Amino acid sequence: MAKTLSELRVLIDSVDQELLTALNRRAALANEVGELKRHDGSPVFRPEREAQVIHGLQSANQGPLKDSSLALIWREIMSACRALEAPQRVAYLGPKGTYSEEAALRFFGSSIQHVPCTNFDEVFHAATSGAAEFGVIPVENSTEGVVTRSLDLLLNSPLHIVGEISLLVRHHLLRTQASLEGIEVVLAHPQALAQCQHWLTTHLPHAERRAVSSNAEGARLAAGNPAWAGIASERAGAEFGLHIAAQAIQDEAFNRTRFVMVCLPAVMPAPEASGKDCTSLVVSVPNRPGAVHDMLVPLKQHGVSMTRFESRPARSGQWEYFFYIDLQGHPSEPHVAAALQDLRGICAFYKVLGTYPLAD
Ligand SMILES: C=C(O[C@@H]1C=C(C(=O)O)C=C[C@H]1O)C(=O)O
Repeated sequence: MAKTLSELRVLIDSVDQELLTALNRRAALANEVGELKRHDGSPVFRPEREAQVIHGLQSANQGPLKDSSLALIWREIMSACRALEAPQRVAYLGPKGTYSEEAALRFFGSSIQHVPCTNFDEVFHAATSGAAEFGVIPVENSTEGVVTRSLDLLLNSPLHIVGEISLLVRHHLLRTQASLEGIEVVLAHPQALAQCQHWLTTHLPHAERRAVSSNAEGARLAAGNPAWAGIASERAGAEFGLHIAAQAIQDEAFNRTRFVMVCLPAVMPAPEASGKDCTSLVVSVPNRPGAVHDMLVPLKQHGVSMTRFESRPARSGQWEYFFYIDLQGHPSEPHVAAALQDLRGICAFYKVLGTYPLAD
């Protein structure tokens, strides 16, 4: 005979007690790991180990919980366990409610110390000076392409990339009332204005588009003026008590932004191989015919696949470029190491930006 609601709730309560005991056993073990790490000075955060934990559970998962739910649940469990060792201080483009903050929470879990910054330069500065241990910066968007300032900052920074995450970015038009009437100014980060330009031209052709330091900052300002609207996330709207005047106004439905996590190598060395890794480099070659082709030959020869290739002006005035390359694999794999060695030999400039587990 089927169980009654109260019988089912009694069973759920007893499973929760088992979970509580198991979670606290796990937390106590993580605490012991923390003791060991403090002793030998090794880093608290090991993203490759966390990736392995999640992949291991997903391959053992028989349902009904979805693999994506497991990843979210264990991200939080590991974040809370890590916070017992030492909570990570994470810098990102603030204020509260930005997509950068969401990327930080998705990557590190919510047991972190927030270090909100006013621009990307400040994020780099915070992570370099020690005000934060990690920085989170957007590097590319599926509608607008590269975030140029982030790439330029990575070039000369002592920080290296230790992780990545990709977020589905849905922009909403937020204001003090739920209608489009009487909007004179739309405030947002230039990237968001660009990602919504078709919608803005169609629906608010006469509104001024005003660039501000972040989308959440635009939402904050819109809360103080009924003729202003911001373009930001639902979370930013909730943060500043705004209504959604128009939902999902980004021109591409599947608008995604990829964020990377950066830190000083002294805070955390390059993650070890997780089995699904990415290595990011920036290189330049002499400005002569065939140079770019030659640069790609070692990758082909050693069977390394390239997942990203971007160029940025070298600012020499000579039409020279830096190339930002993402490769699949980890330098501890012999074919990747061989390709990198050959590549290094033919490049005028060569810098590994980081090697890290691929986002799911
Ligand atoms: C417990 C550890 O430290 C951190 C927490 C982890 C966890 O809770 O599973 C995993 C890796 C580290 O980021 C560890 O290194 O094993």
